[in-house]
Amino acid sequence: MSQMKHIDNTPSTPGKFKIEKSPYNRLRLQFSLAKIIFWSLVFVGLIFVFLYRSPSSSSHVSSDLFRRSLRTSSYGGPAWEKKIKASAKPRSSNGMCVLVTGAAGFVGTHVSAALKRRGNGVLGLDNFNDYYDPSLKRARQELLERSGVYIVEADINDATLLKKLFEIVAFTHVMHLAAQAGVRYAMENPSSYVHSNIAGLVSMLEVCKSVNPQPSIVWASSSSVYGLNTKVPFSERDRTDQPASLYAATKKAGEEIAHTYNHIYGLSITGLRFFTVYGPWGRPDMAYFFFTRDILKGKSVPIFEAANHGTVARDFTYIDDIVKGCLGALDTAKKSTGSGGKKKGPAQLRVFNLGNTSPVPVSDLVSILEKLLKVKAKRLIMKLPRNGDVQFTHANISLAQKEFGYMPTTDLQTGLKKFVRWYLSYYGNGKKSAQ
Ligand SMILES: O=C(O)[C@H]1O[C@H](OP(=O)(O)OP(=O)(O)OC[C@H]2O[C@@H](n3ccc(=O)[nH]c3=O)[C@H](O)[C@@H]2O)[C@H](O)[C@@H](O)[C@H]1O
Repeated sequence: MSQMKHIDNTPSTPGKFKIEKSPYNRLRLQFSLAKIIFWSLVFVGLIFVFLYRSPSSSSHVSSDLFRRSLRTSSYGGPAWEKKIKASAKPRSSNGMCVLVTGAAGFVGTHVSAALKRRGNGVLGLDNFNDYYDPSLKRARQELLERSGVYIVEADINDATLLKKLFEIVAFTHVMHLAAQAGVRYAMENPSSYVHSNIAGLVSMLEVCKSVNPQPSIVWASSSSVYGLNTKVPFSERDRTDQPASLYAATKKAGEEIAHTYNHIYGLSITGLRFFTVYGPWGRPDMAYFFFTRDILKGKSVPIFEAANHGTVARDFTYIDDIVKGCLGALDTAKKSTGSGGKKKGPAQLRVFNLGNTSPVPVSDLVSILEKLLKVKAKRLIMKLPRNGDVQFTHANISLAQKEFGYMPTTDLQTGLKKFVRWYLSYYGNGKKSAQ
């Protein structure tokens, strides 16, 4: 009988209920309705939660990111702000106050230390990525900390954090050195170049254009923008529309982006085309660095050669000369002319080669290292791979010389001697070795 009742209560047509007017059935109907309302509310609630956290709601995302970033142990809070202010305070009241991005990088460390030494306020910014051994970046950070430079650990794409830094300190200058470096790695990880060299640059310029007062910007472009140019020495007026690698293409794009921000917002921007910078505390992904490691380990050293035994050469430039060039560019940078995102008048837009004006074949670089290390290299002559490398670079530096007296003074032999001395003291005589 009860079974029969059950069958009777099921709807004969889907979507239709046989409604009987007993109090028990009314109670059951009310109970079902309450359940439907309850679950509908839960469902709507879940949709709200999802929408609130969805990336399409950008303002929520950025404020959420900011809250999250400030919650990390490395930044946020009054003690953190105090460290920033102390690091960024110039020794004299009219001194420069510089935000150095990529401060734990090779050039960034040297430039930050030099600025601090002469009394400028300096704050570093670095994301400490693992493109190469991050412990070397940490060691550079310790070095800077000892000289009073604090490095905020964050990515240049974190616009909320950048804005916060400008709220805490009115930087007069930005030395923008954070970038994805390396010519050959661009084939392995192309998106990292777009992330740092294009999106990161735009993120930084967006903040710089909207703060008041706007800072003057000096940033690292690259000799690689000359690409397949064959006219030597490379002059700033030469064509730069034939990049040979994605790295070069992103640096060239950076120069065009700089033009746009200068044109629309009145930002004062100076691009520096660095030519194969080397020296103590250098980058382990660069040839002079890993050649040293491999010669010491007895591993073979691949030396690239162009077609028909053509020489591959670089205008290797010592770090101290590059630092002088960076400081010269900062010292001669004029003020930006805009405010609050609006241009008030034309602003300075410059680009300079910072090279050594004396290209050296890669095989000669190996010979110098052999002598300094007192170890014979196992040379492996290889065809220049088609992975972005160009056959030679050679800087014409007359523009930088005229504008701020740039004059490199260190030849490759002298510079490598200093590098090898540092390498051996840092890694020990082959006991600890570079990765
Ligand atoms: O001026 C720049 O704008 C760039 O300089 C640097 O690039 P490059 O000049 O290519 O330096 P680097 O890799 O040290 O190769 C040096 C030489 O060794 C040759 N080379 C290289 C590797 C190898 O296995 N064998 C070899 O012969 C190679 O063919 C080359 O001739 C920076 O890395 C880059 O980030 C950017 O800043």
